[in-house]
Amino acid sequence: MDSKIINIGRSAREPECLKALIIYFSQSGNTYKIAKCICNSLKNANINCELFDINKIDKNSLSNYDLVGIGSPVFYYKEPFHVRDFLESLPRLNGQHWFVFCTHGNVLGNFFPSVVNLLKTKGASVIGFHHTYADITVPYYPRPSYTSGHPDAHDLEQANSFGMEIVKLSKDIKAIEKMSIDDFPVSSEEWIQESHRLTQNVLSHALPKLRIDSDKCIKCYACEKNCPVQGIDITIEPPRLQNPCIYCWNCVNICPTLSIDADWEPLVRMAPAYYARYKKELDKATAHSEFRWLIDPRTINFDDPLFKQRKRNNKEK
Ligand SMILES: Cc1cc2nc3c(=O)[nH]c(=O)nc-3n(C[C@H](O)[C@H](O)[C@H](O)COP(=O)(O)O)c2cc1C
Repeated sequence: MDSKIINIGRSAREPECLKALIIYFSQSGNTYKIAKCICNSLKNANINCELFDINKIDKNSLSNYDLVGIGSPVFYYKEPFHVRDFLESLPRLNGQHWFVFCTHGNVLGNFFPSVVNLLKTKGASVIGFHHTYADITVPYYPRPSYTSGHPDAHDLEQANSFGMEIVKLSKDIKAIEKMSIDDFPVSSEEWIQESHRLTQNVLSHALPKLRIDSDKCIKCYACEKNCPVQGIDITIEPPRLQNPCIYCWNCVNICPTLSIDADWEPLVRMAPAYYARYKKELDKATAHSEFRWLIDPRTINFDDPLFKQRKRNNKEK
């Protein structure tokens, strides 16, 4: 975990008058936990804070807020593709104060430079950032993963402290015309390169294609309703899948009958090599007191990726 707050001048507006908004994207719930925690610490300081899912926010209402936070998981070493689209589609932000937070597994990558630059391009003043290690739910990776157990009570406490720092700051920010941060944490160059390499187009060719087993599908529409980019339609024949797709695998993870699947084996075989690189990143973060191991990394079982565990659990039901 690491966070940064800009220290600035004098108060021009009392905190009780401030209106704050936190926009989040969260698939497996980690980012939502952190978003709620930050929102609560703002509320505890009498700031009127609202929490909105990124897909439900009316962008035209943004000007009603003094302070806006945006939180997201890290996907493919950067912000998810639809979060980027959202940021690119924002209206001019005219110096509005924003803060940025994320949850992630092993590698933060290019998340902060990318999101902060997008916000700056829109004219926002980015006043703080925060990141939290969190569990990973990817079908072809093992679970427990290296970061299983996070976010724990300590991580939530740190998110709460970040919220309180933002509150302190919000007493002052109205007096400041222009400010911005540029010393957010950045991963080593190899991961920045990887984040640039893994475009939506590259992933569409490199990752396995999803297929749906219509005999197993019970038409609960969970996949459709929870697809962050409305890329699924199972009412038509053949069903529309991955059009568009951000490769988040949410549909695979939430299907109650495991009707959506793919050939994960090539990625399962690559996992140990990737995990060896991830371990180096986590060891570095541990040395800087940014990460705490909650599991013994030697217990990771690459022969038991999440998709196999789900199949087993489903049979046992
Ligand atoms: C498709 C996918 C890609 C991911 N890519 C990364 C990554 O590049 N770096 C990382 O540290 N974690 C990565 N993760 C882990 C997530 O960032 C982490 O689990 C996050 O806490 C999920 O947030 P949520 O529970 O709010 O959805 C990835 C997870 C998924 C599902």
